[in-house]
Amino acid sequence: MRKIEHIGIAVKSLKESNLLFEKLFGQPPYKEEEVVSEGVKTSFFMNGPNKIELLEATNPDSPIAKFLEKKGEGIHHIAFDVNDINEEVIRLKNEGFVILNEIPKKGADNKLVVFLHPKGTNGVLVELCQEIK
Ligand SMILES: CC[C@@H](C(=O)O)C(=O)SCCNC(=O)CCNC(=O)[C@H](O)C(C)(C)COP(=O)(O)OP(=O)(O)OC[C@H]1O[C@@H](n2cnc3c(N)ncnc32)[C@H](O)[C@@H]1OP(=O)(O)O
Ligand SMILES: [Co+2]
Repeated sequence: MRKIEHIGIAVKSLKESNLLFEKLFGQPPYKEEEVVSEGVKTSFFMNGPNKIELLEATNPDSPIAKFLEKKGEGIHHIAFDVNDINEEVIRLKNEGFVILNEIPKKGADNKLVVFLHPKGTNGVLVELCQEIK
C-alpha cells in the first residue's frame, strides 16, 4: 500500500454537502460520478494532495443507506492506493484479513477497488484502489 488514495464520507444529500465542502476547501468538486453497482452517487474534492470522496445512497440497499441508518453521516471508509491490487488481495488474505470482493470491481474515478471487512480492521472499512491504465 503506497498512500491514502481517498477518504470516503457518507452524506445524506450530495447537493447540500457539495456546497458545504466547496465552502470548506474554497473550490468545487472536480468530478461527480454515479456508480450503479454500489448504489452511490459520488463527488470528489482535492485539498492539496488529499482527496475526499462524498457518497450519497441511490437506493435503500446501498451500503451508504445502511451506514447512514446505523451511524449517521461521517467517515465511511479509508481507501489506499496500491500498485497491484490482485497481489495485495493475495497478501492480505494470507495475513488473515476478510476480503469482501476478491475479484476487483470498477469503482469511481477510474479505479479498480476491493474492500476489507471492517470487523477485521478495528471497525474501519478499508478500500484498496488501483488506477486503471
Ligand atoms: C464509489 C465506488 C467506490 C470508490 O470507487 O471509492 C466506493 O467507495 S463504494 C462505497 C460503498 N461500497 C461499500 O461500502 C462496499 C463494501 N461494503 C460492504 O460490503 C458492506 O457495507 C459491509 C461492510 C459488508 C457491511 O454490510 P452489511 O453487513 O450488509 O451491513 P450492516 O449494516 O448489517 O453492517 C454489519 C456491521 O458492519 C458495520 N459496518 C458497516 N459498514 C461499516 C463501515 N463503513 N465502517 C465501519 N463499520 C461498518 C455495521 O455497523 C455493523 O456492525 P454491528 O452493528 O456491530 O454488527
Ligand atoms: Co471509496
